[in-house]
Amino acid sequence: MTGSEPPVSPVDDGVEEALALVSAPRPGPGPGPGPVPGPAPAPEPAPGHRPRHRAAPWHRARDTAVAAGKVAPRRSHRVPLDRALGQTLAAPLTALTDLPSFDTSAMDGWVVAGPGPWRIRGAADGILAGHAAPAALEDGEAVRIATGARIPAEATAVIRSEHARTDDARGLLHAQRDVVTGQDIRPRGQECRSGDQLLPVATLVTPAVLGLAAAAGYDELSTVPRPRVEVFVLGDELLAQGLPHEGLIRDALGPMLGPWLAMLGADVVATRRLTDDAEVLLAAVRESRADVVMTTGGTAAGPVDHVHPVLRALGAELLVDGVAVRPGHPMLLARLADGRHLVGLPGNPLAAVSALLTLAEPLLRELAGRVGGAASTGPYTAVLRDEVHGHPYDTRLVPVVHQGDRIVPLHYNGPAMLRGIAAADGLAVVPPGGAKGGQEVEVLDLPWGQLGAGGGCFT
Ligand SMILES: Nc1nc2c(c(=O)[nH]1)N[C@H]1C(S)=C(S)[C@@H](COP(=O)(O)OP(=O)(O)OC[C@H]3O[C@@H](n4cnc5c(N)ncnc54)[C@H](O)[C@@H]3O)O[C@H]1N2
Ligand code: MOO
Repeated sequence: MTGSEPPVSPVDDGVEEALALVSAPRPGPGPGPGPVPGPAPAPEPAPGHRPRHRAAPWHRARDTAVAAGKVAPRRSHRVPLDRALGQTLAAPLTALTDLPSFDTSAMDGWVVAGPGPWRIRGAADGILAGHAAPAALEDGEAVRIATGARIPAEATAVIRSEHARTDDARGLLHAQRDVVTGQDIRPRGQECRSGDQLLPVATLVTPAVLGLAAAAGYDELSTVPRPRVEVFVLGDELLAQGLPHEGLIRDALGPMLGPWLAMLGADVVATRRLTDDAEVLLAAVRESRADVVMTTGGTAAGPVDHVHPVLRALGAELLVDGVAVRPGHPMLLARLADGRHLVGLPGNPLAAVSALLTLAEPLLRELAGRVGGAASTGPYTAVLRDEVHGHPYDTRLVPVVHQGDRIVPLHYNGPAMLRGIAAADGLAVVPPGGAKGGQEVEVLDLPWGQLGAGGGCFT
């Protein structure tokens, strides 16, 4: 974006602004963005180009990625609570204690035994939280008590300070409301008994889970670590900084993929730009210690598209070799001989996003063990505000923004464009043949819903 362009934001009224900004096709040479519904024309196979007979339907490709993650060896480790955030539970969280672990006062006030009025016993502070068991009460006695303090034996109720009156001359306590047996006493085990299952395996460790684990007696958790991903950005035409010049363009994927992968639950060990050289790529993949190697570019059939030859040289098994989806159809997923995985993203930036969400997201979710837990979310359906034309045979993934109870398809959704997705909060899954306005379609959420609120990413 140049300094003269206003930012495109989907928040508040920014949706309309975003749509207005992107609705007018820009005149000029080359394939303009066109109106949103424009179906991507099926690319003409170049002479000598290997036809992608094996292109998998989009849903099947995702299922294959899930299956690949399921059969991969599952790692687990024990980590202190302060290192467990964003990982998933490798075992159910079982209470190590009763909660509360003793009968507790729920209020500041007086603990009493039997019917009132009561004789006031003890010091002015009474029973405080964090102290050993207090002496038992006798029938007709009252003692001052703090919230969280232990209830003495034989007590029958707690009276809040604001509901009690003291007669200091006689040393008596009077209740100003009816007193019900057991009131404002949290009995031991009210929340759970030792041994109760608090959370199932595969639950995402959130800040709330850390709090619960601590309350239930844990110092460490048994978790599935975040899968390690190493990204290799291929392309001699890529610049790391400055303005495009002399046929060189900025690398849009390097800066994008690391943070996006982190939001998908990965531990990104490195993002490295590699020259377009098969030997360099071969060595880099071989030497990587990551669970998932991700490449960008080089998936098609050009003279420097080295991903397929390198996979062959490594004896890798191609699990997905092309997907019937636009953009992104040359995406691939391979299992390396040692069981690690490689996800090949096409170089066109929106095609890379399509592959990230089609293949990498389900694979990483499985590798992270985040399956079946409460926080596991998949695609859901939403109603399109406008018609989106479809590809005749392939699924389309189209950037959308939620507006009320509708999703609005955004323009600038061509394979080489990031302008639509940067203003989006989801990707609509448009079936072959397209979808009409008012039609329900699947939606893949983009993981930055919470970013503006300062959260969202467990790194
Ligand atoms: N003969 C054929 N050619 C192409 C086909 C095809 O089926 N037959 N498919 C086209 C489609 S669709 C896509 S998508 C691309 C995929 O190409 P590659 O994965 O081999 O990627 P590259 O050729 O390296 O790059 C494509 C395009 O993207 C730009 N690029 C690459 N990396 C980046 C980056 N990090 N940041 C920004 N832009 C990047 C690159 O300069 C090219 O313009 O293949 C089509 N060709
Ligand atoms: O249609 Mo490609 O897959 O440009 O993205």
